[in-house]
Amino acid sequence: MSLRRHFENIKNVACRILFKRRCTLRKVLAIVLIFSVVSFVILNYFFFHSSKYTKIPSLPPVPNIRCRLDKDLGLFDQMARNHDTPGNVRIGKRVLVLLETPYTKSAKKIMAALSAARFEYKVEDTGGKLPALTHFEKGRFGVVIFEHLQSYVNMAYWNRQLVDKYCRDFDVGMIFFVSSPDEFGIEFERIPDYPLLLQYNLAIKNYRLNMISDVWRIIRPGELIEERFPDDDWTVFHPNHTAFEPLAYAQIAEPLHKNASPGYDMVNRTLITALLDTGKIDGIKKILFGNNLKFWLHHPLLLDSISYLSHGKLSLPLERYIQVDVDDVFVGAIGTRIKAKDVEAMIQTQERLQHKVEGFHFMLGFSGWYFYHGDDEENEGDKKILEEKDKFWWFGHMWRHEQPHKFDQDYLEKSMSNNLEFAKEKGIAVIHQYAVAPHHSGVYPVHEPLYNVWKKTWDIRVTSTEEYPKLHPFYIRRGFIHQGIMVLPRQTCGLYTHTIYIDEYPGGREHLDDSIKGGELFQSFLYNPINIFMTHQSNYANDRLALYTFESAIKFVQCWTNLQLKQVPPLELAIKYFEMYPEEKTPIWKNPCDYKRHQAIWSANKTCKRLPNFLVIGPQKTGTTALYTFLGMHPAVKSNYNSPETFEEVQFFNGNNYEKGLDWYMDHFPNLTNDSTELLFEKSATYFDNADAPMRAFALVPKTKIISILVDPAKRAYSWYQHMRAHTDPTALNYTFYDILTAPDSAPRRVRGLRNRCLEPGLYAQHILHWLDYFPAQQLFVIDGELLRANPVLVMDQVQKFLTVEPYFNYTEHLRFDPKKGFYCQVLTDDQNKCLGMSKGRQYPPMDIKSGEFLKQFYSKPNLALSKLLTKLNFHLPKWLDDNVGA
Ligand SMILES: Nc1ncnc2c1ncn2[C@@H]1O[C@H](COP(=O)(O)OS(=O)(=O)O)[C@@H](OP(=O)(O)O)[C@H]1O
Repeated sequence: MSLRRHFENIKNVACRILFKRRCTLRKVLAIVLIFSVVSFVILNYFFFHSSKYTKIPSLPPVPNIRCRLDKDLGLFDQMARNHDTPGNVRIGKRVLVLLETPYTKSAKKIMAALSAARFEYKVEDTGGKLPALTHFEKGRFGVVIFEHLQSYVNMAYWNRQLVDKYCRDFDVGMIFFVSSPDEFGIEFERIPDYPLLLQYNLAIKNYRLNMISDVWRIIRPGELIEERFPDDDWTVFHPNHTAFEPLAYAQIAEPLHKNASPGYDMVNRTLITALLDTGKIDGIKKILFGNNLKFWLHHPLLLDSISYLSHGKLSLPLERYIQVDVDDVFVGAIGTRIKAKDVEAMIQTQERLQHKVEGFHFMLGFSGWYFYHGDDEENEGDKKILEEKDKFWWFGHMWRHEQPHKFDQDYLEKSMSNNLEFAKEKGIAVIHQYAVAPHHSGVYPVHEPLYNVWKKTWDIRVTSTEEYPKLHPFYIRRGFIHQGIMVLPRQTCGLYTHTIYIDEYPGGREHLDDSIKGGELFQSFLYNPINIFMTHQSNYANDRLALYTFESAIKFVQCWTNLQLKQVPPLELAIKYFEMYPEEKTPIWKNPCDYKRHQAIWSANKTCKRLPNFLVIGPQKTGTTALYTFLGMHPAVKSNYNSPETFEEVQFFNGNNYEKGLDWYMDHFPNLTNDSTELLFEKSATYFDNADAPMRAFALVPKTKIISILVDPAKRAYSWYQHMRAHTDPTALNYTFYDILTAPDSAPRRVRGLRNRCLEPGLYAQHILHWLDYFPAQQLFVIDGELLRANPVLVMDQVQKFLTVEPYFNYTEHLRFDPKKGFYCQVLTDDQNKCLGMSKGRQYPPMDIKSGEFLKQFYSKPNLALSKLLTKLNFHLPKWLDDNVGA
């Protein structure tokens, strides 16, 4: 067969397959062309989309942090100062912040910095009324911060006198940020009656700190910032008194605009950019900053200034505990996994870091199922990491990297047991008490099976997440304890699974470097005494960005600060955390459906409808059970299920039940379909006067309506006393009502306890205001309890209107006065009623006259406050209140 015939044959076969008939040479050429284009596209796709083939591996970046102090080690080293002043300093651990408005960027930065340091602070407007500065001869504030020096200078005379006197009397210092005016025309300004000249709107370079100052505690001076600063808005200080000590200097740089002040003659002159007034001028120590907190070094400077000026009362510890989690070991697509040489690099870096961070170990979280799932080189990496396993600390992840919230307890148990078996087989010594969940799933919002299985399988005591209470910036993430498992806040260091090449870092390499050199990562070290950072195994492959990031960050922190970096095992770390922040132990439960990120990692099959649309909050003995019963009669209203301990009340927001968690609470409600228009509610009369209940209720159900019932507080107090007698409470049985009411603070604890339960809920205005601190007034409805008793039909109509519940339910047909009980009851048949039990509407003797008079006196002011509040809220004044206030 000739070559031509052969070609003809191939052509014919191809044509028959493609076109089901014979074809021409032109068609053949078209086929070849299409084939070539398709092959080119496919090859191209594989070439560019597989990192394995695309990248000619670049050299990993080197963590070169230039630090002059390294060279001259010891030469400039100062011991970190302890600012505690011996003797009796009578000041509180609170900061007073005086602002022009809380909405400016610089004001927000001050508040964020104080929150990050977890200092309690009070913000006031410089033009307004000052808060009480003292309390029982003790100063309430340890330091006063002014957002602008100018607003202090322009403060109303009396206010300024008051703050000055306070600072002098209690030896409290002031901090000022001195901003340059927006207009370029003003170059100099003299502070009236103060030997200081300010020079504005300068560009600076070569910034350095005074080597010797008593202010330095966290700051380690001696380093130089050679760069020119980006904004030409610096203020420099020209002091004219020996009371001043410079804290920082900089050289004047060439201005960006030719006609801007100060002109070229000033360039290269070294001037003062931060200043301490030692108090010799007017008896008040002051620290002035020539710019605001947008400059990173002003953050440690601020912390040191606060510590110095508050005599160490507001001082962060110098120890910083760090933990670097390497999640997803063995997990990951080919091309993103670590190889043997990456493992070696990890070990070398770890060894270097162990000289800088006491006890440092990378914490490796593994999913055993993925072991040996890479290419040959990556599988060698898996082997290598096992060979070197004892050099690292290990913790458990999920066997197949599953998101726990998608699975039930049995599945989770199997998965975790598999991972545990894998660890045993490979000889990995897992740190049993610590684990993390992939994608934070199931940690918060809580998936109860995850907590159960963690405890059961691995005896987990500690975990970490960045999702609580929301994905907040690093400085306001918090921890909590649930089911005995301590959940610590987790920080990200700016590296994610896909950030594996420095040249492809989002926002460019500078972005990562900025974070390391004073930006977010540095600030995280600075403000958080405990930092758990999250990284992934892919961050240690390819460019090994995580090694670069942490070594650079740690070098930078040690170049600029006296912070002592350490690592301890997770259990020890968690115990330390909650010793430091005991107030964080109890979690805040939020509705996962209010936040997309949380809904995505919440237990599967949960409905968002299983939470109350309204709450009856009490107080006790005002007719709450009657209201609960009447509401339950409505066809479109559903109450909570009874609790075995607290009967019709759930008592979630006020006590220990809160710690049982959201699932526990939701299980008390019927499971409504998503399109149901029925309203769910619960009544717990204990909520009304509880300090935590409003905040907790608002966190979980911010749109819920709130119903409260008020009766004469004197009657309420007596009803509670009788309630306790009926429950054979020995204190109520052994003491008269009058003895209880008038018991002094020195009385036995149980007597004081009963006194308080009788009297305190009746301070109605104070408690309602506490609810209004959280809930808007339109969500609140106040029922007159006497009217509920006398005319429940009228009250139930008002309630239906407030709740906008449909259909309208005609209570006239369903409630009837029962002469035997002396109250309205539910109509069962023509001659049968269903009344509340013996414990509601009890028979007891009338209140004695002495007690009545005592209570009249005791409640006279609170009742007046209530009548003002109800008037302001547009509620009808109950007759008993009118009578009380008028009398
Ligand atoms: N319809 C009806 N039936 C029975 N009782 C009624 C009714 N309406 C209002 N009241 C008044 O409710 C008082 C009990 O209040 P609470 O249910 O809030 O008490 S508790 O806190 O739940 O124990 C109860 O207080 P005492 O009379 O001291 O027992 C009653 O005065």
